[in-house]
Amino acid sequence: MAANGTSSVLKKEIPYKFKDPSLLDTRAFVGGEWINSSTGKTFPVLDPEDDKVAAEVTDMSRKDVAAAIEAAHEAFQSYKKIPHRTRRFMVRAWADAIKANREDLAAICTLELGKPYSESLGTVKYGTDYLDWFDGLIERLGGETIPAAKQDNRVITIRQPQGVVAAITPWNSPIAMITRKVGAAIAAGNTVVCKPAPETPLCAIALAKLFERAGFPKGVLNIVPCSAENTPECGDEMTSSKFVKHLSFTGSTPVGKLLNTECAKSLKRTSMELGGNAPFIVFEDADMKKAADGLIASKFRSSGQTCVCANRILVHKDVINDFRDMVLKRLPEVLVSGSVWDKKTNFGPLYSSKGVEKVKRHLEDFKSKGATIHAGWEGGKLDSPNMIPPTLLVHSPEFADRKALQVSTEETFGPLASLMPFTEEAEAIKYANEINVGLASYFFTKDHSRMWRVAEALETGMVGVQVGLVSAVEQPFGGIKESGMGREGGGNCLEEYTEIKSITFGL
Ligand SMILES: NC(=O)c1ccc[n+]([C@@H]2O[C@H](COP(=O)([O-])OP(=O)(O)OC[C@H]3O[C@@H](n4cnc5c(N)ncnc54)[C@H](O)[C@@H]3O)[C@@H](O)[C@H]2O)c1
Ligand SMILES: O=C[C@H](O)CS(=O)(=O)O
Repeated sequence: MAANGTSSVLKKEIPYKFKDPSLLDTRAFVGGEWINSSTGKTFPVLDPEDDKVAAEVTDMSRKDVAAAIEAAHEAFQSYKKIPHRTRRFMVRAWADAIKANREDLAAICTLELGKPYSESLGTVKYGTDYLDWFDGLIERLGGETIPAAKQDNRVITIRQPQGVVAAITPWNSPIAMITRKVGAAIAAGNTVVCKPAPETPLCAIALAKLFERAGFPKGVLNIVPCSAENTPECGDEMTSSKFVKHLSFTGSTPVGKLLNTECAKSLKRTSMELGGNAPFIVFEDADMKKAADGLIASKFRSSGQTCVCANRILVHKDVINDFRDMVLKRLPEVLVSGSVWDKKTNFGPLYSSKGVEKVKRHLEDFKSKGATIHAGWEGGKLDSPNMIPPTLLVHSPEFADRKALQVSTEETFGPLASLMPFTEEAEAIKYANEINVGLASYFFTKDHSRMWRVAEALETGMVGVQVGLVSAVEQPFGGIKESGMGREGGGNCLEEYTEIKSITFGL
């Protein structure tokens, strides 16, 4: 490691000086040891700002993943016996270590995800909020006493950890998605093997470095980065291993379905946080500024790359032009583009050219069906590889063929908002619900009866009424329909990673 705040791991210059360059590592963490893949292979991690190679990370094979699962299984035998309070102090120590290194972690997130540095600091905070939340829950993870029907029986329940949890995480939130699921599983007394997304393994590795300093026994957390090519094999090892008792996955619906099917063969528990396609409805009585700010927060956060981003945007036809004008006014007031390392920047590039291709396809689809561009990208050459500006399109107040649009069945996952008109409340709800996914939804109205009516009618796991952000550690996060099963965060989130055991005493 160089002493000047740079790291020998980095393959390119970045305008950030690490306080602790050892957090940037490219090795796997297995059984408490830092190791390279048994094949010696590596895979590149790109900087989305210029598509240059930022680091070469060890590419774990199926055999390596099997060894990590065994290490986690062995560690579980003693970790499960550690008292709740001791576990709690270790989770606390991990959270404190992350907080103490928040700037370096944010820099790693910016490097591999292209998220502006100021936003990455926010994501580190959001990630540690989960650990703070679990810290408060661990010691309450008890059972109950149950009045028995038989006079001489007494019945209680206890909650026990499940064993090895396999965690598979996506690129779009490389810190919080790890603390949210790995943190919950470990807080509940399980051991974990985590496979981060190939695009963003460096955050996971840095989190493991800090985990190591928190005093957990060896093997409680294992990180197995692997390339996209190796991913199906490594995933198969996780779903077929007899030691893995629970697979916790965040990612796309097709991959979630595949993993769930494989887990069903040995009846493993699964937690599935999958894709969404959030409806965002602006009623005719809405406060235009509040609704415009809600849209900008929901649609353009992380450059449109979150599973809860607004995607199908419906605006009452009588106010569609007013709403468009308010969004056009607020966009430059709220979003600042520029170098992702500039502290003023809060809007950055997409994670890769794959994301750009999808946004372009949706843009062309909107245009071909009559939408007009009012701000942003027209589909031509971009100034830098993955930097699509915030883009706003509007359909005419007469537009009626919503179902033909690609956005009606597929997440855009990028900074592209197209406003579609509607006339009746029932029509908006019908369109919002006629889809196979149901993660988040949003609407804006000042009418209190409508707030209850529409919130109850929308078929999603989370609803934002007069707000564009619904993610917070204290509330259950998750979807219905093909957006998944299970909830992360909220008051009962640790229970997902435990088994209930009933114990009957005869007197
Ligand atoms: N509901 C949520 O909480 C949530 C959060 C973030 C992202 N997402 C969804 O994730 C998607 C974006 O992420 P993505 O494109 O990386 O999704 P993805 O499903 O392709 O990848 C997610 C993870 O699964 C791994 N993976 C892919 N194929 C696999 C296989 N055959 N076996 C095992 N692992 C496999 C990837 O390497 C990655 O680690 C979006 O659809 C988004 O909505 C959902
Ligand atoms: O992409 C999905 C993330 O879970 C969204 S959030 O950052 O938790 O809101």
